[in-house]
Amino acid sequence: MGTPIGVLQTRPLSNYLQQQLTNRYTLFKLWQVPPDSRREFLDKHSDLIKAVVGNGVTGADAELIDSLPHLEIVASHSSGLDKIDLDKCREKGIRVTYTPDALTDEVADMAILLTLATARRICEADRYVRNGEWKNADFKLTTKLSGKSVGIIGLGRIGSAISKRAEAFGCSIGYHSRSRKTNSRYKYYPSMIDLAKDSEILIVACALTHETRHIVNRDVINALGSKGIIVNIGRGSHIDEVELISALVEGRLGGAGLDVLEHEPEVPDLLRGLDNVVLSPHVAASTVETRKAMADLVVENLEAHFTNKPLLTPVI
Ligand SMILES: O=CC(=O)O
Repeated sequence: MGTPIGVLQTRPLSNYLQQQLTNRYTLFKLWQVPPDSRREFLDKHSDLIKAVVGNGVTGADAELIDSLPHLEIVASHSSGLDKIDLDKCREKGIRVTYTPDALTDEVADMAILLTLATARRICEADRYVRNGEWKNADFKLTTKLSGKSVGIIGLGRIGSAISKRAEAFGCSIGYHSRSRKTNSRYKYYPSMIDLAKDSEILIVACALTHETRHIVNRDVINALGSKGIIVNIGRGSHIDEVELISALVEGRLGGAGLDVLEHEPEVPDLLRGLDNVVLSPHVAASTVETRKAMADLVVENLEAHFTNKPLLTPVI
């Protein structure tokens, strides 16, 4: 038997994935190591560790990559790659894989769910019933999704899946992305402000990069207007959260449905207190079915790499 292959998992993911990795490799669980002992731990095991498995919250930064001289592959349990230092991986010839298609449907479903929940104030309505307020008065009127104009930021896999669902609600679709999609019949907006002006609902579905950080800023929020709704199933840093909260508090924005926050899991107190906001804890892809499919893809990519076969979903 050759030298065992060490896989470093950076955070808890599904039990299923952990089991699959344990069955095949020597698994090191970084999250179980206290932060002040990590350097020592990595030094001790770095000869074995050839792979890192993380996700969209804890990936592989330059420091981690540099501390693993035998690292060959980062197999991310995520579609977002913003927590992996891709330049560093390129520079060092480290392969990178991700799990794009496995979660597209769930995340698109969640975008629609948050849009409906925010428009129809369903969480507030639920609290209203539970608090016994129904007996005193009817719940206030809300606003419909059907037929509204939806602006999608990023028309990749997830953005396109959202657009199909929104079309089924009779919505008109516009989008903003780095460039026009030649195969799309939706209206392309090179300017975010113009997209926001023409939309009643704005959904963030692009990757987080230097260019897309705070792509939803004060001007965009103001262009969307006081009846507008913003939904974010991307990354918290796509939106300038301070500006978002002040717009919600001041009534310059109608509502927000947020699966991700800029400093998650920190939740600003002001946001917590707003009824026109629906919050979920970064769970757009968190279903049993999708997590299994994502885990399988992570394992298949590792297996392919360590048996010299083509990677299934390579980034690098
Ligand atoms: O946030 C989730 C992902 O990037 O897959």
